[in-house]
Amino acid sequence: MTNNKIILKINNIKTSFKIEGDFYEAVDGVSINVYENEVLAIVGESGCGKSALAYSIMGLHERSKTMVEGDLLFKGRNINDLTESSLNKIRGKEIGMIFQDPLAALNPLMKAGHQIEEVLILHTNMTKNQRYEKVISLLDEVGIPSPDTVYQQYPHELSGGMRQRVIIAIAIACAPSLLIADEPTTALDATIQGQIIELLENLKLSKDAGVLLITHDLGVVAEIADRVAVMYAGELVEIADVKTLFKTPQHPYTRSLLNSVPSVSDLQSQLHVIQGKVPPIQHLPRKGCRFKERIPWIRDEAHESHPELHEVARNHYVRCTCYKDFYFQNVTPREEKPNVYTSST
Ligand SMILES: Nc1ncnc2c1ncn2[C@@H]1O[C@H](COP(=O)(O)OP(=O)(O)OP(=O)(O)O)[C@@H](O)[C@H]1O
Repeated sequence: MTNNKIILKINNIKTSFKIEGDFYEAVDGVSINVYENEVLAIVGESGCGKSALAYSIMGLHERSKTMVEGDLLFKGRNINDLTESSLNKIRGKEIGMIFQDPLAALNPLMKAGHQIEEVLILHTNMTKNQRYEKVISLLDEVGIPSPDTVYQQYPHELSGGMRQRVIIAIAIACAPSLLIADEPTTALDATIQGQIIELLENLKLSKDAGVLLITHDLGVVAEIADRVAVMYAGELVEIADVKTLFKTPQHPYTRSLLNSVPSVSDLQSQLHVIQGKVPPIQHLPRKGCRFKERIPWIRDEAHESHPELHEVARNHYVRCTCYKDFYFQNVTPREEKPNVYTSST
């Protein structure tokens, strides 16, 4: 992946929300690249900062109550210091967005076809006829069986899956280089989820775009992600390619997440539950390991020093000082000096 072109370089992003007069970081120094032709998944429990990060990239936080520090280098240009109007020229054109709730993301008073056409009006010089043809071909591309009919329908006349396809058509209308999908299947029922995942997978292959997929669904990750970044309490705690992460997770949090996924072959055994929950941002431990409260066996030093992300195997980064002590007794620990993670990775 590192030979591919970087589409988005997320560099030390800190997103803080104002609560009762003070700012608290929900995203705390996240650095990672999204490459072209890859799906990078960001996973983690509810409240760990995934959406706060996605919204920071898209510039969608309410500016008066949110501070986003750090660089967001989109094709080399920092989009974190752009004005709203400059961002509007990029959003929808070069960066496509897919949200969790397609009904909330669509205008209830506008026909589906017109909502897709709006993006073309905003970002292209197409004629009316060209736009119509393009909308029909987009509806076709996202697997809508009768595009002419759906063009004329309002969101409430469409099923959840159809609405999400319309959202995807809007997101890909201008062939963006970056697609950000924030929980794109969460609001859909299981069969439709599968179809939407398949659609996202095929889009990636045909467009050479980088995809940033925010999800807590590890099944979706296993299916379509190339790399996975695990987030906990505002920080990235593990990054690896998808096979490595599922086969040899190192951070205790990643292991817990993976253990809490039900397996069909193991229906009799009790599901693993991660004890406790992600603390609210006002109460996040800012000293030592942030996961320490939720693991009984942690070393004393983890309470003091803040663990850095370091490379435990090629392109596999972990933010933990004591991951070697537990679980994987049969894995040979690496004794080389660890490489500290930088966003150029
Ligand atoms: N606008 C806001 N004002 C104050 N706190 C916020 C705001 N948005 C999010 N937070 C807090 O920031 C933290 C991270 O929230 P975020 O929505 O990014 O989590 P998430 O990982 O995306 O969770 P989920 O999967 O439930 O969407 C949470 O503690 C949340 O309560």
